[in-house]
Amino acid sequence: MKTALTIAGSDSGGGAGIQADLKTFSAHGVFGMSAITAITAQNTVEVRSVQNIDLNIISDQIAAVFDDIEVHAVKIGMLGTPEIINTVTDNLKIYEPEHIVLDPVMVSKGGHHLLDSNAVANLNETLLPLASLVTPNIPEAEILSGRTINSEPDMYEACRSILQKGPGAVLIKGGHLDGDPNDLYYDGKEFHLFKGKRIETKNVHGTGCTLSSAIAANLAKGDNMLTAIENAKDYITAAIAESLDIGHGHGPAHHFHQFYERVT
Ligand SMILES: Nc1ncnc2c1ncn2[C@@H]1O[C@H](COP(=O)(O)OP(=O)(O)O)[C@@H](O)[C@H]1O
Ligand SMILES: Cc1ncc(COP(=O)(O)O)c(N)n1
Repeated sequence: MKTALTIAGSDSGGGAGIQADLKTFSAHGVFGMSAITAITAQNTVEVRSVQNIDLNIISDQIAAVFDDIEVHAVKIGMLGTPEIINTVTDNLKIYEPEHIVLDPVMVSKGGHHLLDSNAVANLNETLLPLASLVTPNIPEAEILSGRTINSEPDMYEACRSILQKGPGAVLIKGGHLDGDPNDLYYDGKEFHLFKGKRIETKNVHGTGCTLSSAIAANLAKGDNMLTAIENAKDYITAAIAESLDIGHGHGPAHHFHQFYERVT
């Protein structure tokens, strides 16, 4: 069986973070593992409080997994501080996993800052160069690239600028722009626009976590990068189309266990 490790924060409400990642791995027939970087007291409405995890425990979780189990892909989500970013970077340099999908989580849907503002430099300088793929949404891409993105053409220049920081490829997600949510991919050679159709719903909690985990799961299963993204885009579109009216705020995506054939 193929395996994937998520290095991310816990969302008590179950819609985003580690919980979304493990549900996504499971729905893809991939064995999910976790290294928890922070515990958030969160629901569909708000983030109430955050406890970052001790650096030694973060390091130990990653080492415990890699020292024992073959890891076919890694997904990275919430890393709250520069010190956590550096700890995760140091470990990834030791274990050198083949596929690293980095979702540079910065702000929750409700507007709570999940990344210290002084941590962006660390993200850019240490972790981005290790990523096979980085998947910012529009506000995150603006911060990483230092450019304003108001339209699809702006996404092309932001892709170029983020790629210069050293990741293998970048996928800027278009969900935060008006119109259909098209995601733009660039790997230094080619651009590829993954087209979407906007689904009218407020239930989009955890969609970025889900997309990046689905890409990691598909890479673990042997898809090449473009196929992994294409299949993940189909997965997130279905998960949003059938998203759940759970809670009073932004409800979660729906993870279909029947989506893929059983994998043994
Ligand atoms: N209303 C929507 N209908 C269909 N797809 C969407 C919708 N909102 C977001 N998406 C897609 O979901 C994924 C996550 O997008 P986005 O909301 O931009 O990121 P994040 O969750 O990180 O803020 C992307 O593939 C995006 O195109
Ligand atoms: C622990 C944690 N990690 C990530 C997100 C971002 O969620 P989204 O995918 O909705 O941008 C979140 N709200 N909480």
